[in-house]
Amino acid sequence: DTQNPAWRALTPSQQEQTVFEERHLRYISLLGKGNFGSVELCCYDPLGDNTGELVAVKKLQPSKKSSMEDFKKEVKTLSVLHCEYIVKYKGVCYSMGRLSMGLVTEYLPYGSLIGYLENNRHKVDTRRMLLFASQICKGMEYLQSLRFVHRDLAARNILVASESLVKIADFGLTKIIPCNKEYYRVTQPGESPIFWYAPESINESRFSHESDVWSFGVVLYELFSYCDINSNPKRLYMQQIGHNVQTPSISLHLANILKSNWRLPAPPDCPAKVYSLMKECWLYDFMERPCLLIPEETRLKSSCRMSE
Ligand SMILES: N#CCCn1cc(-c2nc(Nc3ccc(C4CCNCC4)cc3)nc3c2CCN3)cn1
Repeated sequence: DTQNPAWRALTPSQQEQTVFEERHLRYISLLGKGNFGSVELCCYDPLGDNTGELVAVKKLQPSKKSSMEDFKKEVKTLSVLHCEYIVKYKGVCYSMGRLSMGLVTEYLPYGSLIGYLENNRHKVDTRRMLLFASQICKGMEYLQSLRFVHRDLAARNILVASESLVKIADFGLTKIIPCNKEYYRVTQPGESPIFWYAPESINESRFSHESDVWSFGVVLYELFSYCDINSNPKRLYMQQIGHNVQTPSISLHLANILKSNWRLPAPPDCPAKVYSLMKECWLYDFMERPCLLIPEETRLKSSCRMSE
């Protein structure tokens, strides 16, 4: 796979997928549904004696235009990531012959950050939010060291493993930055989460570590607003743009208000230092935004040199 140096770094045996037999995967409940397909809670019980393990199985919606190719890239991406702040890959499962494929990962019992913050506001103080924010940063730092751009960093894609651990999930839009460039240009924007996008991503479909930093700023905002529906980024941007604006020109209006330096407001009771960090992440010029890694630290720099 020329695109993915991290994948090429694996030996052939490491590149093999762990296959979960469909017949031993017992459906328990639906965990989430999105434009990608669905995520189910299953028990993988090959011995048939209920000693199996709980797993999350993400299934592509067969009808969905997001092709099997994209799904296979997502599986490959997740299978080379080993970080405690990124949801753990377990393997794949096939059904309908080999027609449809599922991505098997660890099950995180507390669900997405959105639901968790809504239902546990009393348990999450500033200190806990900063712990979660630092864990997301460490996950993003690891991703960046492998030259990955997540492109869909948002509270809905952060999962809660325990009351003191969150993990980055959903690598459906993740791309690897080519060795000789510092950004990824997307051709087919598809259904884009534009309210989490940096201006250069909206205007030029340019995605980079700096545009992930912008999205991290929006995640900080969601965290410190307890993912409250009244502070939802899409809702506040649409209030500013005007609710009557129709789809094709929303991104144009959004780009304009960002150009005129309008930004999401400080969440209620948000510490001043945290809001100023959000504003730094939302600097219009991507070169001025805070960075997670200094370029030398990218682990794959050397492998890039090798392949040039
Ligand atoms: N990311 C992303 C978007 C797609 N998505 C991913 C998951 C997912 N959920 C869980 N766990 C999970 C989910 C919900 C609950 C409850 C919450 C209260 N209400 C009832 C349900 C509990 C635990 N574990 C996972 C995953 C993927 C890997 N492991 C769900 N949606």
